[in-house]
Amino acid sequence: MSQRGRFISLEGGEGVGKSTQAKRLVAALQARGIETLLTREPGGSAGAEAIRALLLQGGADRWSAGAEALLFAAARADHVARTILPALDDGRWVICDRFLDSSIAYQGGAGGVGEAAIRMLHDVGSNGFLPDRTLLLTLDPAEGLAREDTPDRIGEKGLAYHRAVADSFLVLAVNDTSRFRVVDASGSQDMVTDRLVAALDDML
Ligand SMILES: Nc1ncnc2c1ncn2[C@@H]1O[C@H](COP(=O)(O)OP(=O)(O)O)[C@@H](O)[C@H]1O
Ligand SMILES: Cc1cn([C@H]2C[C@H](O)[C@@H](COP(=O)(O)OP(=O)(O)O)O2)c(=O)[nH]c1=O
Repeated sequence: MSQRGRFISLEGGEGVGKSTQAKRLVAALQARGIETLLTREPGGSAGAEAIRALLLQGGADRWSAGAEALLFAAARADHVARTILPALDDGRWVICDRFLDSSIAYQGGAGGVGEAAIRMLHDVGSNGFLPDRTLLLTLDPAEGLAREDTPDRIGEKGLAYHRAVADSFLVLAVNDTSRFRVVDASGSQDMVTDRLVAALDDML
């Protein structure tokens, strides 16, 4: 039987370069002979992609923060059970563009639902399943938002909301240095990829 793969999440605010770097990380791992699956949240399985459309379309106030938190947790439960765990069991690594910490930072912190409630929903939906490593990309929120040409429903929530999100992410990282690595997202794409690979060095 193959060895279980590693589960790595990429986190950070809007436009910090998560999607760009997730693809680059997969290429860097494949170049080292590591079979890697790229996935993202909300989404990554058929059920979760259906929930994604509910979450990201419509007006900024379509859902309350609590309803949003429930929908994200439901999407994540499906994604973990149907996509992430099977890949890890097959020995593949999984790079996930956003995961639980996005719910803690957006709905829990900036949205006011609270971290404990988000973790409780994650316990119910996904048995509290956590990444082996979380790479937090940091960039001034104004710079990140300016990089995005078409913000989605949540991206449109305003700078104060996104500053609160960035603060929540940093608190999470400072409180769990065994799982998190904080990575500067400024500079060229190559520079950021090098920093991310260095932050996985001990696992390679
Ligand atoms: N290091 C970088 N410097 C400048 N622009 C970047 C950098 N990395 C990504 N971008 C651009 O910024 C925008 C947002 O990047 P993206 O990877 O979609 O971020 P996220 O997934 O975090 O929202 C894209 O247009 C992308 O090409
Ligand atoms: C996974 C997740 C995403 N989100 C938000 C963050 C983004 O605004 C949006 C995801 O859209 P996405 O297309 O991933 O945006 P970005 O490219 O900016 O990362 O959903 C939450 O609010 N909570 C969550 O748990």
